[in-house]
Amino acid sequence: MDTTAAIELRGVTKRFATEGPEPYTALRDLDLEVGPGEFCAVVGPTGCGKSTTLTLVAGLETPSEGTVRVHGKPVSGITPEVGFMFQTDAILPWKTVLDNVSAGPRFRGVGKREAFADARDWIRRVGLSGFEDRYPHQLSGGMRKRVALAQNLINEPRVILMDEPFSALDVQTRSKMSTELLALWDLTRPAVVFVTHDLEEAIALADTVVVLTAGPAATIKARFRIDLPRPRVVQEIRFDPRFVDLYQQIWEALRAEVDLAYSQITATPGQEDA
Ligand SMILES: Nc1ncnc2c1ncn2[C@@H]1O[C@H](COP(=O)(O)OP(=O)(O)OP(=O)(O)O)[C@@H](O)[C@H]1O
Repeated sequence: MDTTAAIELRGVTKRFATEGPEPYTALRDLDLEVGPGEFCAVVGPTGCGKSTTLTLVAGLETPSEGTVRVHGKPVSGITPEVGFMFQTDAILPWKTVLDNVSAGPRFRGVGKREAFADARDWIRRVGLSGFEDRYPHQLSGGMRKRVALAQNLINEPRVILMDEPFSALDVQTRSKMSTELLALWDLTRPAVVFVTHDLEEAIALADTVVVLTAGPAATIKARFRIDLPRPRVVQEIRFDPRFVDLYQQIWEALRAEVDLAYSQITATPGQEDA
């Protein structure tokens, strides 16, 4: 059995240049390991470095110190084995659903007929059969998210990075999409890193919830194993007594960081020592 971590960050520090003389240290000495097929949710106060962590795994940024590996290989630039889903849709407005979903295989040189057949399969799996010829502006927000999911999953990535992918959706559509995401994830079981502000969403989806400390120089505060049974229905799992128990434990760890981040944002200059 392959025991290599799907994602591994070791001693990662990320500094950004600023307009002043000192760089800004967003992350410091961060260690994170996500196993093959593991669904890991990352929570933390606003601005702590959740998205930065994803951009390092994606190869969009490089660490200032430390190493980032995907399946044992150091990350250097964007690789096709890593899929992304961010807050804003990455689907192309001038292409139909079928063209959007088949874009990945077409780009990799798969013939049109085969790519379209594969795309139709994924369009069916995400519940959009009959919408193949629609353009993105003719779809609802939830339907566009389904297109984005199919567009990712058709490439069978071994790692998917998600940065609040459903945050623009209304509450009902959001939890419905989350349940659908879990069913789709189960088909190919990629390793997932899912960044969210919403602790309920994190617990409902994940195998592991990682709590980051408040920035600057954020790092991992705690890691929790979510031992809720699968398959899960996101709309209902929050009523499970074990869910409530986990929520209380994790919130305990998160609350101190949220309070700290909030006090930093609201601190009046000059009153720090008062
Ligand atoms: N390219 C950059 N240049 C300079 N500073 C940056 C850059 N990217 C991020 N930062 C800073 O690093 C810190 C972490 O940002 P990041 O977006 O990773 O936080 P986050 O936890 O995802 O935030 P949120 O919860 O608000 O989405 C912030 O203070 C941000 O201003």
